[in-house]
Amino acid sequence: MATEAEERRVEARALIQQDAEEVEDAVHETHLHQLRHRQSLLKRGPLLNAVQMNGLYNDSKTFVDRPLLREYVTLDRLARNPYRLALVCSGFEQPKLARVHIALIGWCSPEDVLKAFQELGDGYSMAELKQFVDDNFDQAGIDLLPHSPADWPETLPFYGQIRDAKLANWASGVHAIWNKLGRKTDPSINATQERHTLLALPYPFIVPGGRFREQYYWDTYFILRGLVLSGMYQSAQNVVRNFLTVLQQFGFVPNGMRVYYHTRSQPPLLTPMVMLLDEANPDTDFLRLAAPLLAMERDFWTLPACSTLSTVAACSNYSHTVSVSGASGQTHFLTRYFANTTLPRPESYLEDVNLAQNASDKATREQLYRDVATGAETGWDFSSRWFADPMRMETIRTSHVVPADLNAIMVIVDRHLATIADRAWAPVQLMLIEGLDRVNTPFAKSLATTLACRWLRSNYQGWVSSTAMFEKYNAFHPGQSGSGGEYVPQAAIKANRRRKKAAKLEGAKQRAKERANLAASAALTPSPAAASHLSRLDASDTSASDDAEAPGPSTMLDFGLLIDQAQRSKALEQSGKKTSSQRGITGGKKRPGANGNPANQQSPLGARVNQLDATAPTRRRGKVCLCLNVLLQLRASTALIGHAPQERAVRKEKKPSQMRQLMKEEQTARRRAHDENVTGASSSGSIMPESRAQIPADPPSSPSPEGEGKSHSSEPSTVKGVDDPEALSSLTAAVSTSLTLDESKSEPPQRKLTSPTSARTMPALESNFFPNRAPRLFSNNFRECVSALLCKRVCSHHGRCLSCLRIALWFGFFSSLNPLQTRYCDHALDPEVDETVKQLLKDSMRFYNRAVEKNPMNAKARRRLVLGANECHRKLALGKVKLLLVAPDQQRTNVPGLFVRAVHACRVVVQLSFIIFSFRA
Ligand SMILES: OC[C@H]1O[C@H](O[C@H]2O[C@H](CO)[C@@H](O)[C@H](O)[C@H]2O)[C@H](O)[C@@H](O)[C@@H]1O
Repeated sequence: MATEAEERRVEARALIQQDAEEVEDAVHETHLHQLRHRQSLLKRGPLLNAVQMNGLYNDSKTFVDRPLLREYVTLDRLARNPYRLALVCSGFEQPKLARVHIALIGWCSPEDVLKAFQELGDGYSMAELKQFVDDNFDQAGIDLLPHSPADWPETLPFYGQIRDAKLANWASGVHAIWNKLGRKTDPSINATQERHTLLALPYPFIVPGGRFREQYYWDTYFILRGLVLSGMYQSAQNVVRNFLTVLQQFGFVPNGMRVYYHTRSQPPLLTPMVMLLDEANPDTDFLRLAAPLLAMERDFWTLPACSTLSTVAACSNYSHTVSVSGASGQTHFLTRYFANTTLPRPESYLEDVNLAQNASDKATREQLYRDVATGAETGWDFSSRWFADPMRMETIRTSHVVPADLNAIMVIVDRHLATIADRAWAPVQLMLIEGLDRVNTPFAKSLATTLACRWLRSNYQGWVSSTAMFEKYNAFHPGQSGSGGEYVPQAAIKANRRRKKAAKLEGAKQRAKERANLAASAALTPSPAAASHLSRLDASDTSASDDAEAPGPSTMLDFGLLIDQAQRSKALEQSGKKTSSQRGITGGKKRPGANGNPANQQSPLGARVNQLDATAPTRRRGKVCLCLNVLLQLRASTALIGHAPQERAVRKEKKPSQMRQLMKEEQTARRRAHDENVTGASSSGSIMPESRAQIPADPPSSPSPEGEGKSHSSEPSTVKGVDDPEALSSLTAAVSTSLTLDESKSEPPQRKLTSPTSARTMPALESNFFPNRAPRLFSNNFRECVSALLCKRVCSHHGRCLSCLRIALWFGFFSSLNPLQTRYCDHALDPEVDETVKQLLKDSMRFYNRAVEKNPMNAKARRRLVLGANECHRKLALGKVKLLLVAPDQQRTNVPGLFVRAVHACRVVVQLSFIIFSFRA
């Protein structure tokens, strides 16, 4: 058998000179041949039929999980029952058996066993049948070994956050279950695969448990989410690698990792798994490895019958794709579940045969078997959603249903694949974008815009860096040429040298100008940021590369200038007079016993301490993060959550974080502005004040698309936010005002907000690409907004919105992976993102302060900003958070690792929920 398989492999290798598709088919056939052979025991053969139909086991799955016994032929055993052994191992000749008497270890092939069973005849009793099975099959599950994942942490990353002791115990108990569900295949089965229905997998995995002894497809998606939450990234990658391996072998991921599951798959969640993994623990190499395989899986689900296994006769009629005529006569291709079998499921043989007993004819029976197996492919086996009559399973019609959830998964898969495809090629991009744009749903249109912007952005960056257009672009590194494939891509359609030289000269001039300005300001107020900017400019000049305008390398966050500003504002604040608006959310002081509640005592630092709560800490622990939930309504109370009793400590003065300083600076500026307005003083300062005249009290509500170039404040914006119209409106107002004031300084806002390299503005891509769709200033559709803003250069928010930030972070994710100094920061961002965060923070603070002035009660009941690890975590858990900022300069608590765990816990939630997060000093 092994030789035969080997021969086939050799044949397959010999075909290598031929067309790649043929080779692939040959390889598939080799594997499928092996599978068919192994399935011979599972087909409706007499043995399977006899064991299952006699109900030898309570659970039909038990028999098909038992591997063929490795027969140790010893003198002892032979003496006990020489006849049966000779019969069972009929492949052995007598002389061999004689040698066996000494120490032969041999085994019988599946054919031997089947032959031996046939020789039993019909007259066996139940006891004899059972004996036959026990003599020839080992125990179910014997081919799996227990495995304790090496990356299992003793303590759950978010354990410290669980304050209730009973719940903490529960969490620990559940966390320990990973070790109970860990498995690996016994390595010995690699050499004896034909004796097992279990697939030998290269990596350890997690099983659902109980009768489900093997790795399952869609279960693994949910398992993966748990592994990520537990910080077990290696285990998470292992389970996905197993699927990639079987996908490579068979062209699809089977329902479960057993031979008898090879007639079907399960909800295609492998691409989301890879993306989940990538979000939690980015690994570009892994992503590259996975991308072509994921595309292969997509083909399995979307291409017409047999395109992935075209030479395998068994796959005729095997198609997950159906065409559906739309109301307007268009044809749509949709995906359905469809199992490649017309036989009862081996692992539920008795059940299926019983179900089909009243089928009128063979065709009806076979259709029923297919629909039952198809039901198993859905993972919802067996929901009445697949039944024509919800009360009768025999009316199951799974393959006649086009499930919305499956098609939604396919859209997600396509979207992810568009993101991770290694190479981006113009013809495919064009077809994809135009095709999506023709689909009449906001989502498809938005996706088309997203992809168009992303493509053009990459083209433009390539042009800027090389004055060239490429045949293919690297999807991981926008602006770089794509590589790989059968031939070397056409290098570049170069523009003439003179043009390039001119661009280079122009770039050098601009840098010289900038250098002069910076040097002048650095002489007045020296700062690390200015110094680093200067050195970057110098480096650009001496660079041998000819990318006069290429985007600069990603840099670490640099807040030198910001700190200087904050310190100057602080000094000003100390000399200035105090007003009621000083009571902001940061460091805002209250009278002791405010609201008539003696419990609300003030600490010397001004923070409120609940004296009636014995568990409340007297020392305020690290202010871990600042959440801006500017787009969401926050109706929940803002009361601080108590801390664990063991962490009760004496409050000591804490140095405010830089993030707090920034917020304070914003408050100070606002107070100053307010004071100046009141006293009629001039409003010149580092941060421009708001004036009532410039902020519309009630933001405009009628949505209207707007062209570029209009004054923001005069535009009737579509500010009804999806989640919180009021919040979005007000934020919009705040941003608009800020831009207006910036412009009043006769400096274009883009210039102020972007890094030197990104100061170049791109033509209005979106309006050029979709001429009938003018860019909108503030869309009321979040997705549309995100899409439009993918072109940061044409973002009418000038990069100062959550969408821009999300996109910038997304790009930053791939390009900036240098860890910061602290243990919990795992990515660094470029100055542009940093600037966006800073502006967003300021605008949100201003908005919040304004809301406090208008109606303090309301503003505090519906806060847009929350502070502190616990508070952030709580809001995260409630799904209220849109953006999480983590300050990397927090004071450590006296509980080792607590802070890191707190950050990790928040981070896990944001990553799983696709919430933006960033580190901000
Ligand atoms: O947890 C594993 C899976 O368990 C159920 O389905 C599995 O068992 C069925 C009966 O033995 C079998 O027909 C099916 O193919 C198996 O996947 C559950 O319904 C699945 O959702 C789950 O993945």
